[in-house]
Amino acid sequence: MDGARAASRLRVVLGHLGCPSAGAVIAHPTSGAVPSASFHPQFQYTRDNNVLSLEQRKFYEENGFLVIKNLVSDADIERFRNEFERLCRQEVKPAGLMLMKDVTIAKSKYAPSEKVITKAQDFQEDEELFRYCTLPEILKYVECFTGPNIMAMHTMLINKPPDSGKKTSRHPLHQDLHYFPFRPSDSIVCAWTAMEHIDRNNGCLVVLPGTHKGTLKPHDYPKWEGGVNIMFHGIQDYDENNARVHLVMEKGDTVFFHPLLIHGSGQNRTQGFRKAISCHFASADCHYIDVKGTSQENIENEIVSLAEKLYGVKDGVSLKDVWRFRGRLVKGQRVNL
Ligand SMILES: CCCCCCCCCCCCCCCCC(=O)SCCNC(=O)CCNC(=O)[C@H](O)C(C)(C)COP(=O)(O)OP(=O)(O)OC[C@H]1O[C@@H](n2cnc3c(N)ncnc32)[C@H](O)[C@@H]1OP(=O)(O)O
Ligand SMILES: Nc1ncnc2c1ncn2[C@@H]1O[C@H](COP(=O)(O)OP(=O)(O)OP(=O)(O)O)[C@@H](O)[C@H]1O
Ligand SMILES: O=C(O)CCC(=O)C(=O)O
Ligand SMILES: [Fe+2]
Ligand SMILES: [Mg+2]
Repeated sequence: MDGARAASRLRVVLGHLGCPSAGAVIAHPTSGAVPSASFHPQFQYTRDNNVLSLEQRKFYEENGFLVIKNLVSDADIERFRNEFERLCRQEVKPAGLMLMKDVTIAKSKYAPSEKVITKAQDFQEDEELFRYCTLPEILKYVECFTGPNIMAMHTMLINKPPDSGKKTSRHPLHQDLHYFPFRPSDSIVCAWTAMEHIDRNNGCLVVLPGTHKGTLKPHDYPKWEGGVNIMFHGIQDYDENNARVHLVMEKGDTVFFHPLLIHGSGQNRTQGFRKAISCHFASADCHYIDVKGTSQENIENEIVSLAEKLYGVKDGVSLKDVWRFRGRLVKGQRVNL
């Protein structure tokens, strides 16, 4: 192929990819149309800024997740751990906070403590824990996926308990987007930070690389003999042949992942409570969608009836209202969400 034909061929390919820099190729036909070092095929899942290396960007584009080692300091993690213990002992009761127990002990009457609570959810009104969602080192990376207007939409401190033998400490394989009535999905990212060494023994995250390129799958409760925790929906039919990667992480390591990435976590075979802190961020430019008539309708119904039960909210409340109420701006402008 001569230079002119090669350039024309590349234009066609780039045109198909919707790449705006295709024009640059036309402008420099004599350059032989060889992509320069700074030229990248259009990236879909990451934004142009100088935070991620080209290698890191390519990794996220291909795999749907990216681990940044040693991102959160030991001192901060110590503070999150202390505050979590205070919340479990109910020394403080921030508005909206939900404390979850494992299904195997949900109906028992243990005094709340960090050995009973498996998850503290919605800590947006707890100043000490919410610091996690405002850490500059976290937001610096989040911005690579969401752009500059950033909302913290969902917060959790997960305290995976030693498994009772019923395997209820597992989290079934799922896509977080199932829970979210906002789009586009490419402007949403989860940050998940290990608060200690986490591996297959204490139930690390398991991810199916590349599945962020697929669509949202229907979710429902898995049919597990030993029971399943409330709202732990899973994907019924995923590709059994897809590679599974166990993310072994050290204290402070943080994984950023796409809301369509299929992931879960295994059982905790140790006697310790495995801790991680996480936040789902979204671009404030995202918009809400109506999930009625979609596969997300089942979780909407569950969440809305819980909201009615817990907060006495009535008729006409939708999933969107629940999320609008819980979301917090952490950077830039609150545009839509
Ligand atoms: C405004 C409401 C908003 C709700 C938002 C929930 C949003 C979830 C979005 C998550 C998106 C993030 C990404 C994916 C993450 C996937 C998840 O992890 S979702 C799972 C987490 N879900 C929750 O934490 C749901 C919220 N939890 C709670 O509200 C409470 O933990 C609770 C379930 C209401 C229990 O609160 P408690 O004060 O202990 O209430 P009780 O009166 O003791 O129990 C009420 C009732 O619920 C049963 N139960 C309690 N725990 C469990 C459990 N782990 N599994 C199954 N069932 C449980 C308990 O037995 C009681 O049942 P009864 O029949 O009414 O007696
Ligand atoms: N038979 C299964 N059916 C559906 N999901 C499963 C099954 N086994 C494991 N999973 C899910 O796959 C993910 C990873 O599980 P993984 O196999 O790592 O953990 P595990 O089975 O608890 O322990 P192990 O390390 O011994 O395999 C979890 O989300 C878990 O819930
Ligand atoms: O087990 C964990 O820490 C992660 C669970 C998870 O994926 C979730 O809560 O959405
Ligand atoms: Fe998840
Ligand atoms: Mg297994």
